[in-house]
Amino acid sequence: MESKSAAARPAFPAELEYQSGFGNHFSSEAIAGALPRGQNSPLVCPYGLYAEQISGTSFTSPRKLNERSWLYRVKPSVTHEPFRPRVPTHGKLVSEFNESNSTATPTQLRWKPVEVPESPTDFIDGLYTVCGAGSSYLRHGFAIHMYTANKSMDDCAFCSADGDFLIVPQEGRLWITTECGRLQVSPGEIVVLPQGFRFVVDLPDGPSRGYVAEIFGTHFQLPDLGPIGANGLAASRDFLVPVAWFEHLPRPGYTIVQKFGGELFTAKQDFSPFNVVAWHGNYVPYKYDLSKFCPYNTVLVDHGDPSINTVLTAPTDRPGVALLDFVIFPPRWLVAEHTFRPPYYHRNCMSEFMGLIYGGYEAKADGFLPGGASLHSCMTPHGPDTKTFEATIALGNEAGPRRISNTMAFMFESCLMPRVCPWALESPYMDHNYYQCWIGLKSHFSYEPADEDGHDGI
Ligand SMILES: O=C(O)Cc1cc(O)ccc1O
Ligand SMILES: [Fe+2]
Repeated sequence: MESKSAAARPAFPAELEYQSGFGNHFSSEAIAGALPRGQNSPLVCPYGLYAEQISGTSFTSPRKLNERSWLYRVKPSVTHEPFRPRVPTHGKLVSEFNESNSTATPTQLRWKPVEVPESPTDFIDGLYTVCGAGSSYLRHGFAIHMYTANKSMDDCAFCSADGDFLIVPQEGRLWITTECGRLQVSPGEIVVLPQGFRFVVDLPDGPSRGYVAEIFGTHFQLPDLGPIGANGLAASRDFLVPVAWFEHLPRPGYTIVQKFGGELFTAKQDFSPFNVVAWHGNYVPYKYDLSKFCPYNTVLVDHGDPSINTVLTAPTDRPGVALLDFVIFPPRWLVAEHTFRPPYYHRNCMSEFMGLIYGGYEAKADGFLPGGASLHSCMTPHGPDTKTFEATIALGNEAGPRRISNTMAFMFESCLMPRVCPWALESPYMDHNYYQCWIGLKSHFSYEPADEDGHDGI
């Protein structure tokens, strides 16, 4: 809690306190007794606070899917001047993908890491959409954004009315203030900021880069574990949720920047939106440390499908078909016998966007770099590059158990076909020679045909 009249946000402490769990009904109060007992909307709330609900699902969603929280705040979030289109307009955020703003392409795409700009750029200005599908208006779809930034957000808070932000920082820590409290997120961790929550991103390390998956119309869940059993992959208790924290400061000229249908709107208010003294509910921001993931894998032969490494899944109405899966490729042992251990060559009815947080990726000897990205869309063939294939075959059956270390790649995988934004296609960071990484794959076919034309039989 902070009650001095300084205008700047107080620095984060070295270690923040969190609550743990996934999908719990949490509660937290920064002042003892601030949370109303026995009811959500008392006539007069403790300490004269206002009660405000934030609904992440329709009121009538089935109980097991229903997400909402109650916030008890100094002033309600409605206390602001009208929303106006942001000036200057942002221009590089898309939330409805169509012929006018994006391109469909089956080509394998890869981008080199984008450099962090020198000019002052905060998280909002540094955010740009790479690709996506569907529509935030129709509440079905996703957008994949990336960001490069070098300065903390000043006197403004951001919020997306379009969807949940799953942020994957790749370089630079993010200190995030939300209405539920504060989170410190380092590369190697992820954070989810659900639709509608206001937040500020501070950059304690300066230069910062990362990836964002925004999902429209649904929320992330933990995947079912099926025959794996009751434990494994991402454990509920490793998800961390903030504790209530508020500031009660005069903030003349404070701006709320709201992403709404892909466009940015601003509204002025004279107080901090981080004025929630107590809250309870199951609609909350949370973070997760990817090094806590408990990977499962083949222990005898063959290469398991990457779904075995699903951290979070955003479902569609069709069982087993994800609007967006967040899958990781963490350090682990490879032990399969007489098996081609890297990812297999394949074509997928789902579309795969990949990023690399640190180290190398097992399917690509070169060219796929930390902070870079690739997109293999629906039914686009892809797989290990020539160097990886040749090195794997050269190693032969005697490879023995091998630990792949210093690696953290991830995939956003969707059943929808992404369209790619023009600035991503025209980017100087686009790797136009990507296809070359497979061109050298030679035929190793060693069959002796029956006739000279290479035909067998009739
Ligand atoms: O394409 C990729 O590199 C991702 C991926 C990894 C894997 O181990 C199996 C299938 C797959 O799509
Ligand atoms: Fe793949």
